[in-house]
Amino acid sequence: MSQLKKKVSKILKDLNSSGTKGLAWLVDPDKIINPTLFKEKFDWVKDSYLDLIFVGGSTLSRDNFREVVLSVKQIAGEIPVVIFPGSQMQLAEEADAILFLSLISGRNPEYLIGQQVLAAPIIKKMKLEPLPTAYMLVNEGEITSVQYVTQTIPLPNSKPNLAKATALAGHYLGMKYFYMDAGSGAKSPVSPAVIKAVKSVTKKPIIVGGGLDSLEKVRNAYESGADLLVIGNAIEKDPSFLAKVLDYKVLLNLSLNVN
Ligand SMILES: CC(C)=CCC/C(C)=C/CC/C(C)=C/CC/C(C)=C/COP(=O)(O)OP(=O)(O)O
Ligand SMILES: O=P(O)(O)OC[C@@H](O)CO
Ligand SMILES: [Mg+2]
Repeated sequence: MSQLKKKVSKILKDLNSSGTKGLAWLVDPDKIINPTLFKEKFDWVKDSYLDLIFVGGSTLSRDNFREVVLSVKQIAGEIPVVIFPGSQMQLAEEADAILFLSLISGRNPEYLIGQQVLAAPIIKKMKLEPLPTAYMLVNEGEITSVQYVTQTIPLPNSKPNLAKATALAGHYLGMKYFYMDAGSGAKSPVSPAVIKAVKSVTKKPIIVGGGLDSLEKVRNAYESGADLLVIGNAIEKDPSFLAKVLDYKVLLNLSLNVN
């Protein structure tokens, strides 16, 4: 990592303590068919107010993970590149950090601790910054890729108390980041009630993603207490959405008087 680059833990801590709203763009390696075109299209990103770039997916059918991380690094400038792994196969030493996820909304030991044991020694060798993250799927009524791949039942949006108890358990286990995910491409994002319930049990940074495809949904998630939002699918569908959300985030931060 270059000296100019802030550690990702510091970026998340600063967002959380200052009340500044952050944005992460999720790049799905399965969707990068032409890396040259991708780099041309997103060359402007390095000069933007994007906070982080996540790379990962619930499946990896193209064996191009490292190649995509390298392409992303070329457009990232000083923006840190963070692995958002669907499995222990998604590792690359050129990334800056990794969300060290444990899927605490589920009861599948493979995603609670199995993948982590396999990945930990490699992460150490690669000198990636590990970010201990309580990962909670929150959705009802639709089956998303993550839900299917992990064979777990998500927390329901309609029962914030279940999300609250789950997050409290993560908090007592010492997890440092809380990521509520409705699942990629979800029709309904994580509800404000669930975000608020989780926020009531931890002061740690809160990450929210899944189905954020309009500025209204983005605003609701920020207003409910999310520190960092993650957007993937909506940018795949309409690349100009990234610039729109960034403009919105900058204005919001100005109005919150936190920058
Ligand atoms: C710590 C390490 C190495 C692994 C952790 C492994 C765990 C617990 C993973 C959590 C479960 C999981 C499969 C997460 C994947 C998250 C992700 C990047 C989802 C993006 O979803 P897409 O795969 O893009 O969905 P689409 O079908 O919409 O493309
Ligand atoms: O692709 P979208 O729906 O934006 O979701 C992003 C991420 O939170 C999914 O794991
Ligand atoms: Mg995807």
